[in-house]
Amino acid sequence: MPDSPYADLDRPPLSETALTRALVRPGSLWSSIRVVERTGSTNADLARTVRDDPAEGAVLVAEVQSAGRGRLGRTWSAPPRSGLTFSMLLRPEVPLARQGWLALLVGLAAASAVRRIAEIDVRLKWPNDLMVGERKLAGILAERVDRMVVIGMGLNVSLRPEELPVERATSLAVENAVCTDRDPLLRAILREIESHYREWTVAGGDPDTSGLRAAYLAWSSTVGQEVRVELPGDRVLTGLATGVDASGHLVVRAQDGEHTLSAGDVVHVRRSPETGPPVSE
Ligand SMILES: Nc1ncnc2c1ncn2[C@@H]1O[C@H](COP(=O)(O)OP(=O)(O)OP(=O)(O)O)[C@@H](O)[C@H]1O
Ligand SMILES: O=C(O)CCCC[C@@H]1SC[C@@H]2NC(=O)N[C@@H]21
Repeated sequence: MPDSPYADLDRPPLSETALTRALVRPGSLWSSIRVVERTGSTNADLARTVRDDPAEGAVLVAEVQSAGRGRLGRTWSAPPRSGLTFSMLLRPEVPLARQGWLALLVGLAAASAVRRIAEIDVRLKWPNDLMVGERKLAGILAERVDRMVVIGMGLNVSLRPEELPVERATSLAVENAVCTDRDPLLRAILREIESHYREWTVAGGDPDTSGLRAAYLAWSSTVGQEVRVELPGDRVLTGLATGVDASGHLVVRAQDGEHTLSAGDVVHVRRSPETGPPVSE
């Protein structure tokens, strides 16, 4: 379908100056916000800075990416200015064993910001997806570089149905959200991340004393469900997802006992049986 001549009116550019004024303050987590028109991957760009001048709280936003990265070597793609594609550089001073919660925390923050600003009821599919029903609205990619973590998020905002890159995707526009303005969405997401991040790091990364685990589970569409997990080497595990452990790993009770799965090991998680109705909560 040809681009609408009004497409740009739907998709105003993000203002680096306005975002910086709103979010970068003495004492705030966010130390800089850069908006670039085009790049390969914001995660790759921030990862490169770690070797020279790592600044915790640096945020890089791209209006379009030509080589957006997803989990396990997958790609992330969206038309220019149709979504939020950004990465953050963080250095959580919590034990390594608890750092798996960082990506979950970012998902939780984004879910609650999306519900507040766009009034869309999203759920969190472990490990890294914001879902509307069975469709993916946003994905999160956490990559460790030395002692820092680059966390990237792709959120589908104004994509029209014919622009969705995969069948299982959706966007705020497709879901008839009350707001598809990227500026208030990004501000709300970054503010929520900052507040959850402070609580979590002050608690030394403990998901319970920080309240993170309870909050995350309230948004989870995975825990409490029968799941079918695809593992590397065409292995499949089916069982009941019973929780998320102190490391952020998914706990699945299968016939042969309990398994704990890390995000890096899991190829896909699906509700099982995939076509069945949701289990009531
Ligand atoms: N704009 C986009 N919106 C949603 N998905 C996208 C987008 N661009 C690329 N993709 C990719 O499409 C795929 C979605 O397919 P699918 O739902 O089968 O994966 P998945 O099981 O959700 O995997 P994961 O749990 O890692 O996200 C993902 O690999 C995702 O990275
Ligand atoms: O669902 C996934 O597999 C994760 C997708 C993460 C995409 C975002 S877009 C901004 C940042 N830069 C990237 O190259 N990837 C992440």
